[in-house]
Amino acid sequence: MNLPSQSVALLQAARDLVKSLPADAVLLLTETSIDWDEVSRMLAGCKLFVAAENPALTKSLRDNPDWTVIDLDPEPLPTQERMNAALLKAVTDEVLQPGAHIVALYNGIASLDDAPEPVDSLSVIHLGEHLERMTSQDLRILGDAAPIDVLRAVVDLATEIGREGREGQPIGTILVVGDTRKVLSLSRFQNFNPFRGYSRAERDVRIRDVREQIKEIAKLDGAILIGRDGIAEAACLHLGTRADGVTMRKGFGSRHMAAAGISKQTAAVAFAVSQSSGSVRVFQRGEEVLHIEPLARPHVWQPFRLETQEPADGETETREGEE
Ligand SMILES: Nc1ncnc2c1ncn2[C@@H]1O[C@H](COP(=O)(O)OP(=O)(O)OP(=O)(O)O)[C@@H](O)[C@H]1O
Repeated sequence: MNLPSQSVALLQAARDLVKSLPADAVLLLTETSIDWDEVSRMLAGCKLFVAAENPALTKSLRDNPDWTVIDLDPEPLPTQERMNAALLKAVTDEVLQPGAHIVALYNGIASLDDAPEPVDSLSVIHLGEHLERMTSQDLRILGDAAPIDVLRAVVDLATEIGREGREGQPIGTILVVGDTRKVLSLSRFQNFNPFRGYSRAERDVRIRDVREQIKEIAKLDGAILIGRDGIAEAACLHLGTRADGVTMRKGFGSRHMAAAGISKQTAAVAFAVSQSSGSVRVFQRGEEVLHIEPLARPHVWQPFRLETQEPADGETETREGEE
C-alpha cells in the first residue's frame, strides 16, 4: 500500500517544518488505515505521536520505539476535539513537554469513509503556558479528591462551558466535585434539582452526552455538585460558605469566593468558570491550585501561540469575614 501523493507532500512538509521551525514532534491523527512503513521512512528522525479513534489502527505501532501511540476514548469526536484530547493526554502522561511545538497532520475536511487521502491538513501548534499548568503533577494533586478520569471529564466540561457559553452568551458557574454530603449540608437549593429522577448513567459526567446536557443546566443560577464517582447529584445550589481565611486575587467576585470557600470548608474541589472571562480556576483547601484559560487548549485550525495576561505582581489579597 503506497501513500497518496497529497499525503506524501504533507508528510514531507511536516518533516521540513520540524527541522526549520524547529518543532519537537509530529502528531499524526488518523481514522483510516495508512502505510506505516512509508510514514516511518518519511518521518525518520522526527519524534512521532500517533492517535487514532480506532485503537486497532495503531495496535501494531506499539512495538516501535520511535513512535508514541496516544490512546483516545473510542467515542467519535470532531477532529479538533480529538486533537485537543490527544495533546492533553500526551502532556498529562508526560510523554510530551507542556511547552512543546507540534506539527499536526490530520484529516480536517469531513470526507467519505473510503476517501483516498488519510491526511489533508497540517497545523503548527505551540502548546503554551496555561496548558503547561495541566501537567500530570497538577492533576495528581487534584487526584486526591476524585479519580483522574472524573477530574479530566470535569476539566473538559468546565473549559467548554467557559469557552462556548450558551446560545452566544457567556455563562459562568461553579462545579463542585466530591464530599457531596457536606457540601449539601452547607448549601440550599435555589430551584428544583434538575438531576432528580435520572439514572446514574444519565448523570455520569464521564459520558460526553451527559456533559452536553450539563452545559444546558449550567445556564441556571447556582452551583452544580458532582460526586467523586463522577455522578452529578445536584444543581441550582447556593453554596452557603464563609470566606474567612480564603486567599483570593483582586477583581474576583462572589462566585470565586464561594468556590474557594466551599473547597476550604469541605474536602471538595471547586471549579469556578468565570462568566466575564471564560477562565476556569480550580480551588482546593481554599486555595487556587489550577488556572485554565478558555483558549488554553490548542486551536488547530490555524497556527497560533498561546498568550495570556497574568495579573501584575502584588495583585493578591486576602479577604476576611465575607459571606
Ligand atoms: N454562594 C454562591 N453559590 C453559588 N453561586 C454563587 C454564589 N455566589 C455567587 N454565585 C454566582 O455568581 C454570580 C455572581 O458572580 P460575580 O460576578 O459576583 O462573581 P465573580 O467571581 O466575579 O464571577 P464572574 O467572573 O463569573 O463574573 C451569581 O449570579 C451566582 O450565579
